[in-house]
Amino acid sequence: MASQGGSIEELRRFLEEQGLPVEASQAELLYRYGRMLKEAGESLNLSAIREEKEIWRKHFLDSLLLFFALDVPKGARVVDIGTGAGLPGLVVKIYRPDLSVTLVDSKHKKLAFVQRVLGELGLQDVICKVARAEELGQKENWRASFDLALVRAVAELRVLVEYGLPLLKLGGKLVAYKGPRAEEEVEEARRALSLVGGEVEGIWRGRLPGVGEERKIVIIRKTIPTSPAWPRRAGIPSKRPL
Ligand SMILES: C[S@@+](CC[C@H](N)C(=O)[O-])C[C@H]1O[C@@H](n2cnc3c(N)ncnc32)[C@H](O)[C@@H]1O
Repeated sequence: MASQGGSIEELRRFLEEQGLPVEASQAELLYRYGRMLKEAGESLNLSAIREEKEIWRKHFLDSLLLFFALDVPKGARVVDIGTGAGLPGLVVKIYRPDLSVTLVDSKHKKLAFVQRVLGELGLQDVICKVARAEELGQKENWRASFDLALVRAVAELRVLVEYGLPLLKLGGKLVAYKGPRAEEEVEEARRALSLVGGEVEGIWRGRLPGVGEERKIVIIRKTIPTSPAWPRRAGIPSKRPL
């Protein structure tokens, strides 16, 4: 299945060179997902990155930086908040099929695309939920039910603390994909962390090969059970950050 943009084998080699070896079947799933992202990007404006190899580097590799930043336990329950077109959660699921992955986004259109990808790739055990993180965070059956909450390009860290920590089990981790301002965002999030109940466990730093762009991943551990006060009503956390 060669194309102008590359081949499955090339994608597999690319990931292997970055220290992320995958089976041929996983490379094929990622390859097909990349093609769908490229096609949908053109018609649905899902992402500004339109070249296939750019998608591999800036979306797939970027999503998989998680595995350099953290040891993810087998079978962990993972929620991707504001997944958009499935990033990083769907890439993470293809790379680590043992994980139980839930993709959340407030926009129906985005998750309709993700559902179509799941159908075409035959991935049946991924849960998609159209909702705002704030609504789910107040629901009994969603609160305190995940080991990891992933967030990429959704909001500033102090807002993400209020979105993510309520959904985590005690000891669970919020993993925020960030850029150069990560340290400042951590400082700005101090109040939110003390109110909602989390501690910064570390900041992983690296660069995307080829493009050299700096990437940082902030890892926050939930340290106390979340008070019923959090999260506040939908829209409030971003309008009036803690
Ligand atoms: C810029 S996109 C990023 C999508 C994806 N995470 C990525 O890295 O490409 C932000 C997404 O977050 C979603 N979003 C923003 N706030 C949200 C909230 N409070 N609850 C659920 N989804 C939210 C938006 O609908 C949008 O699809």
